[in-house]
Amino acid sequence: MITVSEALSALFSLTKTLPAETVPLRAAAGRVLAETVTAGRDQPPFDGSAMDGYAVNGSDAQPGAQFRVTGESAAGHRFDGTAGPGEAIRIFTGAPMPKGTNRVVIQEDVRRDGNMITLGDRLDRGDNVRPAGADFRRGDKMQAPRLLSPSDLALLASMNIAQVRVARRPEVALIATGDELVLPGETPGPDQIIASNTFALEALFRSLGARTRMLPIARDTRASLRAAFTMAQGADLVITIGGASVGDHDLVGTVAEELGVQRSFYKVAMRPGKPLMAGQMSAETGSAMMIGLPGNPVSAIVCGHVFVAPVLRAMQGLPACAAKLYAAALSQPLAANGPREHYLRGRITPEGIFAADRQDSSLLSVLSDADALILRAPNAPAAVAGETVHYIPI
Ligand SMILES: Nc1nc2c(c(=O)[nH]1)N[C@H]1C(S)=C(S)[C@@H](COP(=O)(O)OP(=O)(O)OC[C@H]3O[C@@H](n4cnc5c(N)ncnc54)[C@H](O)[C@@H]3O)O[C@H]1N2
Ligand code: MOO
Repeated sequence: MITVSEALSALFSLTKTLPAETVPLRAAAGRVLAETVTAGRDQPPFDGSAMDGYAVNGSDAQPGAQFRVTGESAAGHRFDGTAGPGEAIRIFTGAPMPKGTNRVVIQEDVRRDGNMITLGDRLDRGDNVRPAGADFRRGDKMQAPRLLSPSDLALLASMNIAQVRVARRPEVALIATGDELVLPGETPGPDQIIASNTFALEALFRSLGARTRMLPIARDTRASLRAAFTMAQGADLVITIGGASVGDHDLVGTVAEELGVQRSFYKVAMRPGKPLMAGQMSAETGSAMMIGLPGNPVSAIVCGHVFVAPVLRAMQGLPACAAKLYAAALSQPLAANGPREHYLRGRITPEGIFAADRQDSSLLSVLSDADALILRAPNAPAAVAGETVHYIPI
């Protein structure tokens, strides 16, 4: 069995970066910027007021000083003249600073009487001016690759970028396998259960920028699995779920090989997720990358986070690296770990992080309650409360 990090390296060496496409800015959230963007303007483009008040020459702004108001500068409508000595310009937030002024006295600090203003006794010290280019300057860059956040979209909009080059969305085909499975809404037979983990995986992959195709459930026969692989053609990544272990009806590996899949690895020293497999489909069946996830619902979903998510990021041009780890102190002790790297379902609280009591890989109720996968290295000794552990948020 290989380690989790060996499995990830093997997956990354099967991963092909997808080409770029142009999308309107509004469609770019959650996509990966493929080409560096350069600002064509300064923001703000002028020295502007940060407050509503009166623009004056700062050296004249003494407590009790008086000014005559000779004009107005509003956002979108600058005052074209110049403020002379003893003159103030009424100004509003976002408006360009008039010539002859470099400070805004907020209106709360001013008494106005007709066209005259008198400054109060205690003036706030700031100049309340946002200098031109304070946010960014013409020529500043947003570097690719970068996963575009909602805030990034606002920054790009402010740079006057209407469309961006992003990596094409990975196309992922999902194949659930097993005679025991029916879809939610159907009536299961006495020996049947409802296919569940594909719904989590599909949602996870979509949140990572993928397009998904949920194929009909493949039955535990060679013919049905072959038909499913055929339907997956055109996808960049084919994900099978179940049928990965050593039972007589676990046919995924066999059929994949019959179809010419070049196996990269099978079995990883982790819990849950041991019977993970991966390979490369043949040119005749579409050349997609294939990842075979274990069927146990929690195993499949944990492998989605630990392996498929980093692959989808790398396909879109982000650095090929494992899921980001965070650190937290344990609020409850942990038992010693066995020989496989363990991804314990846990919860983060203000008092620290703790692992759920029940860790069987069939328990979706426990996974649904969890917001973290706590990592335990192979053979890690028991850990006491207060010790720091690493986790992947889920
Ligand atoms: N003798 C051994 N038996 C098993 C081993 C082993 O090493 N030796 N490994 C165990 C581990 S670990 C896992 S994980 C499972 C994985 O087995 P498969 O990938 O072959 O999965 P299945 O047998 O098809 O299903 C396992 C379990 O999960 C349910 N399942 C499957 N697909 C779905 C789905 N889409 N939605 C909901 N539930 C699903 C299925 O009904 C089974 O209960 O093997 C162990 N056995
Ligand atoms: O690896 Mo299995 O995924 O332990 O349940």
